[in-house]
Amino acid sequence: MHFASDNTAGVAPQIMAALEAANAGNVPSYGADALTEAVTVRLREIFEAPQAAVYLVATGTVANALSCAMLCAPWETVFCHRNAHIEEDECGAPEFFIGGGKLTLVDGPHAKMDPDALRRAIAHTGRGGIHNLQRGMVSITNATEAGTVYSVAEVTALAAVARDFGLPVHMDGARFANALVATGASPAEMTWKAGVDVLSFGGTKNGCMGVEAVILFDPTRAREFELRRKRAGHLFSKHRFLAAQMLAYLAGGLWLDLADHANAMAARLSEGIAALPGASLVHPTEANAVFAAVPRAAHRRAQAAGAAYYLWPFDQSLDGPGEEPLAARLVCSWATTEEEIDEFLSLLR
Ligand SMILES: Cc1ncc(COP(=O)(O)O)c(C=O)c1O
Ligand SMILES: C[C@@H](O)[C@H](N)C(=O)O
Repeated sequence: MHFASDNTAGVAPQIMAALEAANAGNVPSYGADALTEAVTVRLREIFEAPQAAVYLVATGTVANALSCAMLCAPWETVFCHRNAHIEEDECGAPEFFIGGGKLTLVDGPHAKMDPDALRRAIAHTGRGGIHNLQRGMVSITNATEAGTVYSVAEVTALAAVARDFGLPVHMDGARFANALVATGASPAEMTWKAGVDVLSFGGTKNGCMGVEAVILFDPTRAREFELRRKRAGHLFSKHRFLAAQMLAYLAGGLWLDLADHANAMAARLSEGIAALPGASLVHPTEANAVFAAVPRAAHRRAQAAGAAYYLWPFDQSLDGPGEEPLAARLVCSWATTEEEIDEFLSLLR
């Protein structure tokens, strides 16, 4: 029973097979290979964005950090939710790659920015002229760090606020596929048609070994991104192995099928937990993660049986005083099975 993170899941067999198939002979390095070109063609088709520039990197953090570095000057700030991954879990990488920029935290329920709160935060920034940090960009996570999902209308509303101030919009889409299948939107509707300028398109959490695509819907600054990626040490020499993963991931809608399965497992788990006496959902389950408060005795049974997951926030402990229910984050992946879910639920009951 593995619910600690979708990062703990293995590689989907189709992706592993693609890596093996790509491991033949010598091919041009550093992205000059045919597979890499094919990825760009395929992502342009999927996103209905024939001019988009596409760059592969190996981690979601660097996809986010380089995107922020390109859209935000060192004297500017990134507006994001206070629980955004770029704020809480990237060790200052965005600020580092920006060259000293800051993040301005915006509130909203269930890790989703509230448009009015965003507007207030942007309006408040930079009023003191030369003495103040300047307005830089907006970053939205979809699916969010709370397992919730922004609808197309919600993304559009946030992007409209950004546009009112002339700010570009980035989407942390480490779990973009999960958000897409949850909403039924098209890739284009969820991104550039809603006002998103740059997308970190995730593959790693959803079955790939390690690949993310940064998609610049306006290719004007593509060369700058190429230089930033190289200078950050993230231009893979054997780039074909990033491309092979991404191409297999996109083939025949595999990316959507893997996300749909993970979301379905989370829905099964969430419904089971919500029916437990003394248990309750902390956030709505809209993608592949369940955030729920569970009685401590149930946690003890599950953990004694070897279930792997984190209490949430991470720094809680079952050893502390009191007997009130404790919250946990339970993440499902492409590899989660119904049997795993049902075994876990039987332990909680
Ligand atoms: C929402 C979100 N964005 C970005 C990342 C960063 O990805 P990585 O751990 O590959 O750097 C993660 C990690 O799981 C994440 O949950
Ligand atoms: C760091 C941790 O949050 C990781 N990004 C995960 O979702 O598991």
